[in-house]
Amino acid sequence: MTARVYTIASGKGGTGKTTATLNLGTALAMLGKKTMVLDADIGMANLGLLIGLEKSKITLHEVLSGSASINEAIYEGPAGLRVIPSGLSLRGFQNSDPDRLKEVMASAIDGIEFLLIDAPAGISKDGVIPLAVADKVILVVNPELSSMADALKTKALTEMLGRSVEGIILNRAELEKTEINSNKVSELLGAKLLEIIPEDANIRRSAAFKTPIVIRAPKSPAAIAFSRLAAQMAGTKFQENNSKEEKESFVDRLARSIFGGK
Ligand SMILES: Nc1ncnc2c1ncn2[C@@H]1O[C@H](COP(=O)(O)OP(=O)(O)OP(=O)(O)O)[C@@H](O)[C@H]1O
Repeated sequence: MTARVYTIASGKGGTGKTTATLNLGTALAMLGKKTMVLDADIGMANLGLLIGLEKSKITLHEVLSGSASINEAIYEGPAGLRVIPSGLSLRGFQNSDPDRLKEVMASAIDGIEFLLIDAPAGISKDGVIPLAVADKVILVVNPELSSMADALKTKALTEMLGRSVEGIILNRAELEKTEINSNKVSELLGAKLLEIIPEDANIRRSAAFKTPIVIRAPKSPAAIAFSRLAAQMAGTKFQENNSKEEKESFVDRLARSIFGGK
């Protein structure tokens, strides 16, 4: 079985790459897919923190610098998701080349169906490696001109590396100062709009509780959007009707408790 490798990139920082990587990874794991997430966001190391791995001593850094084996850097995350956290200083990664990361990945992904890589922001040598090892790149953008412009650069770099962009996740679609209409995103970036994730306070709350939103608030709009995209990636049918039915029956129950009757 060969893993499908998706690199989650952006261009501009803070667009929601880590949030998307963790939630898509968790949602795929919840669908029964053997999934691993790898944090290649050098220096930030946020992915591990989002699931409470702050004390993890062995990270991708130690693996790439040769002081630990890959198996020592794999941690169990939510829903059986496998997580390789990044270190705070990844000199080993910066001195590495795509083939070295590929080698490390190859030994880690035996039996894995999906590998999602959280890429660093910006166009730098650190950012090139995660793009170069991907089968497909997913761009996470916000509805702002600066985010679109930086994503365009990342898309160009991806294509220069001979890789291709699978599509776009438009995150925080209702930011107050929305500069870009969501209908325009696909046209502007020349790639398919995969999913629109709304601004959702549950995302920050989930981060505080160190539990991905797809587990902590599965019926929230952002969690539904992540789960729908994961189902699409996994080639399974998204059970949207179920969540609607549950929502409706809750409303019915509430109405009954207030007004009585049926
Ligand atoms: N849809 C959303 N609604 C509300 N808050 C969000 C949403 N998406 C992300 N956030 C918040 O925005 C912040 C940045 O998100 P995240 O860390 O996922 O971005 P990033 O692209 O990985 O950042 P960096 O470039 O620093 O690695 C976090 O505090 C996160 O909780």
